Amino acid sequence: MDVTRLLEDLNDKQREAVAAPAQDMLILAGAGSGKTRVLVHRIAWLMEVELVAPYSILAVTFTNKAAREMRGRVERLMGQPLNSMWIGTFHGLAHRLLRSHHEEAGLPENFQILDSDDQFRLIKRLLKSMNLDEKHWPAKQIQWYINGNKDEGLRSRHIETHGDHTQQKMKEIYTAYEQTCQRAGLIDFAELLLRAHELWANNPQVLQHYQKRFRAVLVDEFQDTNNIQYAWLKLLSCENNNMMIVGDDDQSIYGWRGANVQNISHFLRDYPTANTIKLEQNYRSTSNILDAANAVIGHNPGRLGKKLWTEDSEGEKIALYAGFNDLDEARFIVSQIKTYYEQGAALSDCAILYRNNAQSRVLEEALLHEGLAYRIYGGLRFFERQEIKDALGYLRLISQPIDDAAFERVVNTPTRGMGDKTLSNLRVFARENDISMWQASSKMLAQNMLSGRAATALKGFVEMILQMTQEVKDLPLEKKADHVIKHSGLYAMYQAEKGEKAKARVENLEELVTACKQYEAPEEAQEMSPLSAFLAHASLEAGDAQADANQDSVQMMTIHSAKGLEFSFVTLAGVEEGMFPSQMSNDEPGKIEEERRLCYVGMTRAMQKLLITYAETRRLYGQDKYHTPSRFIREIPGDFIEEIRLRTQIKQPMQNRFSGATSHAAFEDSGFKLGERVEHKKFGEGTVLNYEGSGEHARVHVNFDSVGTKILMLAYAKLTKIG
Ligand SMILES: Nc1ncnc2c1ncn2[C@@H]1O[C@H](COP(=O)(O)OP(=O)(O)OP(=O)(O)O)[C@@H](O)[C@H]1O
Ligand SMILES: [Mg+2]
Repeated sequence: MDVTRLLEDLNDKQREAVAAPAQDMLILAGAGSGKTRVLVHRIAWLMEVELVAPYSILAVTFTNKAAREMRGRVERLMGQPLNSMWIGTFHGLAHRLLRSHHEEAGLPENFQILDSDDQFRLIKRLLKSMNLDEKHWPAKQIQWYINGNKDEGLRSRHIETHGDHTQQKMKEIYTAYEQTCQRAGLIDFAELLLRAHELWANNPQVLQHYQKRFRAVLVDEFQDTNNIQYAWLKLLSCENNNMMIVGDDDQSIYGWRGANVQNISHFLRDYPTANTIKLEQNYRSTSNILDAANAVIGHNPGRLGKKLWTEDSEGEKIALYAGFNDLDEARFIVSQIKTYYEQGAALSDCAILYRNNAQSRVLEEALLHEGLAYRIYGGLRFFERQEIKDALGYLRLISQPIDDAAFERVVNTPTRGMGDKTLSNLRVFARENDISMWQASSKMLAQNMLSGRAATALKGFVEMILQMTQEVKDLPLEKKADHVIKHSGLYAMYQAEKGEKAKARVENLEELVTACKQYEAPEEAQEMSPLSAFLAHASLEAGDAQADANQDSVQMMTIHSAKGLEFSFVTLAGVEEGMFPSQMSNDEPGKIEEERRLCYVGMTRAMQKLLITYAETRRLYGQDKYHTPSRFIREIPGDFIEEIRLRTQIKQPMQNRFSGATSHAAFEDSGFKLGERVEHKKFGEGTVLNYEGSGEHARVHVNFDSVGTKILMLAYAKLTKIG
């Protein structure tokens, strides 16, 4: 047996972890020390040396992207596909479990997942039906309250209100929410985890099956698990299996979503014989970058404490740039990326990281101006678009008529003359009788409880759904989608609408049919009907699918989503007080520390070059804001930093937004102004951002609502003004 390849390119400590005998282990180590690499090699080692079947391995990580990468790396090491190995996110794995054991979990077979937006809408409607004023009971806050409790494993019945009126009311809303979801066969993201925990906690025979099955349980990014996730893992462990927990307390950045870094200490308490292995050599960054990041994180109190060193050279100093404003900042960042690119780097070696998604727009414009391709992770996603959600709503209703969220979404889309009053009557009736809106419709119709017009409209809808259900029963998935889109009136509705946006919507609906056609259910979804599998896929993996994933492009994302990744050249943009650390972090204890860890995560993504920028003024949400440089910049010792000051040279043309500070004659001849709304035959409506060239070579940059920014030849683009 040749296992050397599994131990190659590992240092002594890493090898110790990879080749350890069966035992519980904690790998606690700083950024870039090879934790994820160790985890991947350990999986391969277990299969090859300990002869653990792929079927008996469970590996958990934080994002779908990371899970896919991990599977790919293990499969490459082993030289074969390993379908029966369970690798996924907590949510993905919980979903898989609940599908297999829906009965024990108290769920209907075709239960559907509510994404955060669906959840928010459902709460809003619920508040309305309970006659609660949103001014006093904001839906966002209720959503946080419900999810926060679920993350702690608390159902409404567990909550003590101690006679407090507000608490009592919140609890009531939570109870009503639970009932609504249960009635409609819906589960939100937090519920996935809670249910999966309850499934095991309340069904010993199911738990035992998985305890026996999984001999090895491995968890990456453990510092960001929340209490319910840890409790779930703990249920699984027994004499038959071992845990390998991998994490870095300094990279815990999801406290705001209930993650509990204390879980690392809890693990040591709960597994007293666990072997702790610390990795101290960083293989990712130059020593300037690493030392600077260490200096920043050194300002946090109460750390578990880790050393981190590198053999790498000092490298370049960290570049610091003070932008005159956000436009200047963006232009500087892009000029640096361009230079790096011209020196031979790939665009995908460059990442721009920011604290808020809202920062991306100005950066995008600057990239477009230079004609550099980019890709944003976590932008508006295909499955989250209005028309797609409409179509999915019909499919969900066919799959499971009691799905109230789907019912509400489509009952009056396209309009069928159903008034608010009728809907609100339906809601109340459903709630009072503890039935779904679908069932309420039949009952109210049967008992003639609705007035003439409303009754006709509702009857038409119910009959249509019943008929569609019959008609698509034996059709393949893509035909089902096509049928539903056409027969529901959605297609006709968007076709009849004027404007490019509507056209893009029609195209998206067609794209949905294509997506159904191309969809291959993963191995774990084989037991489900293709329709259920597809609907779950649309809710769980909405974020990751993007068409041009392979094009070389600058990588843009929030620092949160950069977790675990690395790039040669990283820019941290908008490093100002009030932005990063964020304004809100001043109010709550422990928040500044979490922001500092986020800064550490951001800095340690960089391998070769790190650029930190801030803007003296920034326009956000339509207002100019003045900011001072972030405290995190001051926490980097001066030796590691080189300040760049050349903004006087570029200040001038940047002064006016969309102003046309230089001569725009050729452009204005064309009749368009910067910032103007236009329409394009294929791409729909958008805003003119920039232009270049003149005469027949003139090109225009338009940010389209549906497809994002495109550069078009003005002569061929056939743009029309709107508005
Ligand atoms: N022994 C080694 N020799 C050479 N390169 C290594 C070694 N160990 C890890 N690396 C490389 O160092 C980089 C960082 O490794 P990895 O991503 O596994 O670190 P990590 O500890 O998981 O980081 P993070 O905390 O950011 O998730 C990767 O490019 C990896 O391939
Ligand atoms: Mg990692």
